[in-house]
Formats: sequence, C-alpha cells, structure tokens
Amino acid sequence: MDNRVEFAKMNGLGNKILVVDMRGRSDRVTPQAAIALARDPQTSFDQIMAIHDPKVAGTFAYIDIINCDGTLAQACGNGTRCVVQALSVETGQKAFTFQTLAGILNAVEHEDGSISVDMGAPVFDWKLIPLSEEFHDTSRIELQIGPIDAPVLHSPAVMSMGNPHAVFWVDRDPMSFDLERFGPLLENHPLFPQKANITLAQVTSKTSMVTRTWERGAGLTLACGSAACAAGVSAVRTGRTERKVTITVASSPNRQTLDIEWRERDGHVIMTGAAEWEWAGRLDPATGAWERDALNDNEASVS
Ligand SMILES: N[C@@H](CCC[C@H](N)C(=O)O)C(=O)O
Repeated sequence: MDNRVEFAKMNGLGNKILVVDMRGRSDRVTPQAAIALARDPQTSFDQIMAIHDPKVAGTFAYIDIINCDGTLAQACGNGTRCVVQALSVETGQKAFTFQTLAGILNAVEHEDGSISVDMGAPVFDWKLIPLSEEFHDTSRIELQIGPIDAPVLHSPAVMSMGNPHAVFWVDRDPMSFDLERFGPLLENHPLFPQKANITLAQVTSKTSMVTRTWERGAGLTLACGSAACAAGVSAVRTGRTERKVTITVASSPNRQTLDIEWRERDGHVIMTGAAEWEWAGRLDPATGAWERDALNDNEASVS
C-alpha cells in the first residue's frame, strides 16, 4: 500500500521547512523519518511542520513541529508562515487558526503576500521558561561565556515564546561571533533543563535590530522567527527599543527582515514576514523515503 503523503519544501527567510500534510491520518511523522529526511541534502530541513486534523473546535489544524534532530518543538514562527502560505494556495482562505503544543495561534496572509502570525504572549516566569534556578528578574540573568573577567557573551534576557529563548546583547554584527562554538554550550547549559534557543541581538536604533540564532534541536539556522519575537520583546523589556521593531536576520539570504510588534493591548507578539515555496513531493512518514513531484519541474528525483 502507498503510505506516502504530500509535502512541500519551503523556507522562511532561509529557515528550511518541510510542510507535511498528515490530514486524514492518525499516525505521526516518526523521529526516524525526520532524521532520515534531515540527513538527505535534498530534503534537509530545520523543522517539519506536520499538518494534522484539528483537535479542538474553531481551529483549522493541529500542527506538530519537529526539529531536525527528531525532537518536538512548541513553536516555530517561520514554519507557521510557511504553513499559512501552503494552505492559502490550497484553500484560497487567508486567515487561519492553528493549535500547536504552545496553544492556539491566529495567522493571516496579507494582500502583498506577507504573513502575520499572532505568536501569543511571552512568558517570563523562571519556572515556566523553564530555568533550573530561581531568577526573580528574567530580563537580565547571570550567565556568561568566555573568560570570567572578559566574557564574550553575558547577562541574557530569557523568556518563553512557547519555546525557551535566551537573548544576548552584542555591540557589533552578530555574524562576527563564533556562534557555532558558543551555541551548543549555551543551548545545553544546565540552567536550561529543556535546553534553549540562543540568539545574539544587536540593537541598531529604537526601531531596528540585527539577530542571529543557534536553534535548540537544529543548530545554526539561517533564521528563527520565535527568536526574533524573543529578541523584540526582550529589547522592549530592557528599554532598548519601542514596541514595534524591524529585525534584520543577519544569517538569512540577503539579510531579510521580520517585523515584530509586542502589542500593548493584549501583550501578544505579532510577527510579520515572508514565506517561500520551493518544490513539492511525497514522503513516507514512517521511514522518510521520499519522491519529488515531477509536475513541479523537470528535475524529478527519487531517494
Ligand atoms: N525555527 C523556528 C523555531 C523552531 C523550534 C526551535 N528549534 C525549538 O526547539 O524551540 C522559528 O522560526 O521559530
């Protein structure tokens, strides 16, 4: 029997996403399938966004978010925009409500093709981020890396956007830091019992920042939407910027931007940006065996 489902290879500012259509089925994309797809250079991804039938009334779908190491994530901003674009092409609908591990998300595609996702309200309570030690003020915690008297990175703001984030302030382009070296040390620091996404953020004006992220479960990605939200919120919390900022994601192709607003009226974070469709195919969610759809172009290939 053909066990394959449709998928689309997409990206959000270079963050590599596979949108997998699991509607009408009761199985999940297995961690083994995810790891096999991640290792294949053609399907290599940072996150899988697996669209399942809704579990609660009023939502369009339940979305499983799977990192390339096979672990589940609670939130993925760039991936959510990709899901909206794929579903908008399929259905003609422009507004969607999804459920993820983090809760209910509303998203809308605008006339110009950009997509806004209401990422919900940030969480600052140390127990819920979670941290393994009590910190009354999570806008600046004691954590540093590098020599004790001249740390390379220190005093991050920490928070949850559904998933755990630490934002380190830097005073030069985040691309000039050895994040490949520091990222894994900080992601796996004992202070973060569920690990953390690690972001370097350079504030360039009251309304602009530059970021770069080491992602929990995915490593050095080209972009991370929830991290941009965390950076935007943390900058407001510490008096560095206004509530609306344009974030240049330094590692994304052509240094693309996301607009982040930490909305005053309900405390929700609204992320607006692009999503890009690349190609489509079919895959087996149990094994990760896949085939590229020949209708998309003339370069069909089989794994
Ligand atoms: N790329 C994502 C974040 C994905 C989840 C993250 N790696 C985690 O495990 O928390 C985004 O755009 O937000």
